[in-house]
Amino acid sequence: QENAKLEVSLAKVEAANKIADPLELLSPFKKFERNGLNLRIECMKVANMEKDLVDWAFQLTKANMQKLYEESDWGWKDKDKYAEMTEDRAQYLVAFDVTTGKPVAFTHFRFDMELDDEVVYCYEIQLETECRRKGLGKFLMQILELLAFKTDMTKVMLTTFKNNKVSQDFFKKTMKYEVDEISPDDPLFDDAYHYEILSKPTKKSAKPTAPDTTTATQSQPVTAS
Ligand SMILES: CC(=O)SCCNC(=O)CCNC(=O)[C@H](O)C(C)(C)COP(=O)(O)OP(=O)(O)OC[C@H]1O[C@@H](n2cnc3c(N)ncnc32)[C@H](O)[C@@H]1OP(=O)(O)O
Repeated sequence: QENAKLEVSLAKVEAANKIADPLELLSPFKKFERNGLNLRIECMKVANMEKDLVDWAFQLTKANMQKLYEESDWGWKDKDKYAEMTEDRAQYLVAFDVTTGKPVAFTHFRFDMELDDEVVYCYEIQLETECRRKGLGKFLMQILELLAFKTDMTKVMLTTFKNNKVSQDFFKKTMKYEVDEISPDDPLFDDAYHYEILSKPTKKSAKPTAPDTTTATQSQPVTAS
């Protein structure tokens, strides 16, 4: 029985990875026009990304995250992070400024197995400073949640540092993510682990709000599910 369930889960991940452009499932989410931003959102597998674009994503991640990595026991290594960001299964949602054509934000995600569960794993969400606090991070995470729903994944997962206050507030308070059951924990030492694994289950019972161009472009964030 367990094997049969695993086969089903693996088949779902494989099917999701075969979708050429997952954002085609959510066409109205290809633009973000709010709070002074006029952006086009594209979904790309890393193999189809120009090297300049991958390098931009890496440099933005480095600028935003290196200090936090160095404060943890993971440390920061350019080579390791670049390798992670360019692994075969890596897919990206990238937001481009419509006027300048420049990328301003991205999320690196994958359809993958996490233990026995089929999940959307959000490896990174990174915004240029000038695009923050305008609802864009929330919008990109809502796209991931809708993709998880559309492809029948069980949840969206991510790893974040406990001392990244911005991401703690963003994911836990705003996006309502909770500490996942597989997050490492030591009851004797609060700070034994410098990171935690958060997740949000896909609501199978509730259909996500029908995306339409009106809700996707107004100043109110779109409800994901
Ligand atoms: C899995 C990972 O990638 S973990 C690492 C996450 N990434 C980073 O830390 C990189 C640097 N930070 C960023 O790129 C961005 O700040 C993000 C992705 C964390 C948030 O994206 P934003 O577009 O700025 O968030 P958004 O505008 O959607 O904010 C929604 C709400 O989240 C909360 N929030 C967002 N940023 C902050 C902040 N700096 N401080 C406190 N609360 C915040 C607020 O409640 C906010 O609503 P409000 O602006 O109406 O008060």
